[in-house]
Amino acid sequence: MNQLTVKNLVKKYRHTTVLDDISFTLEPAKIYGLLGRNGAGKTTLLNIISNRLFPTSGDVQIAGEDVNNNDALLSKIFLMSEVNLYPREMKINQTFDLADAAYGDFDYDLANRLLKTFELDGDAKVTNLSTGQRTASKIIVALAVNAEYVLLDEPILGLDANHREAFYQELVKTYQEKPRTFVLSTHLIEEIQQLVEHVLILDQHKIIVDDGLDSMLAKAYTISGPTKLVDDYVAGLKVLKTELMGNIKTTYIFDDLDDQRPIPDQVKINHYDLQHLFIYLTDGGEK
Ligand SMILES: Nc1ncnc2c1ncn2[C@@H]1O[C@H](COP(=O)(O)OP(=O)(O)OP(=O)(O)O)[C@@H](O)[C@H]1O
Repeated sequence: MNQLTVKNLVKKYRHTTVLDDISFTLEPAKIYGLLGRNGAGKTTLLNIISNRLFPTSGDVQIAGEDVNNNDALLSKIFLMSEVNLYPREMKINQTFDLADAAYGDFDYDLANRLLKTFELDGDAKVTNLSTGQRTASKIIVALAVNAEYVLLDEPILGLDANHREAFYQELVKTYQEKPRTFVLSTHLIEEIQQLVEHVLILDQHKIIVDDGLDSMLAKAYTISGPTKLVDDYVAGLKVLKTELMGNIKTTYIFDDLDDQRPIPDQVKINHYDLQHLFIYLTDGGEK
């Protein structure tokens, strides 16, 4: 398997720049979280990677070759999106056949098992499904399709908590059995924190974070205690947010701490989670 490289992508609609010189690499067999606020450009980016949309400039490459109009390379990339691309009369089972025809080697055993997991009838017409059921039917295709890069745009839209849990479990299971790359674009950050290995954050039309989850979270500290002591301790560190309660100050840091510096007794250091890190990095903090 080869890397997928996004190189200097720019997407403009008239005078609005939606993606501004985006570059990153997707490694084979890794689970990525693509995060960004509403309108950040996530869907646009995934549509360009899967050749559903053309960039204004820049390109997407696999093994150094442009995927644009290259059928062999495009057959390595699958996009599950909100848009319903199936004809009105199509049954769930027929969407499996379509994926098999386009990508080959569709995993019918997995798909049939997942129909039971998600309590769906394979003979049901896609247009007659509820929002959550339609999402589930698309998830089945995305997990059973034979593609090296599976891009999931809002894959949990309308799914109830039980089915979301089932999706996460099945994703991990199929990933362990047959490692390939998944990109999960979602707003349910708390729920995917356990799944993703690498995080891409799109903000203000640019990638502002491209990092392993563990290395990101290792830099996410809260430092709290008496204001003066906290101020002294965080001097020179990247502070994303500050909260004050009486004389007790809590700062949210995104930085490496200096191991050599003594920590005053009254100062407490803890970690915080991906969801809060995302919020503070993308406007909820003190830019
Ligand atoms: N065809 C279009 N013409 C003009 N502007 C567009 C078009 N498609 C998308 N945009 C704009 O591009 C920006 C990015 O949209 P996009 O759908 O990629 O965001 P997103 O990150 O997926 O958002 P969300 O989380 O809300 O789904 C938005 O400001 C949107 O209004």
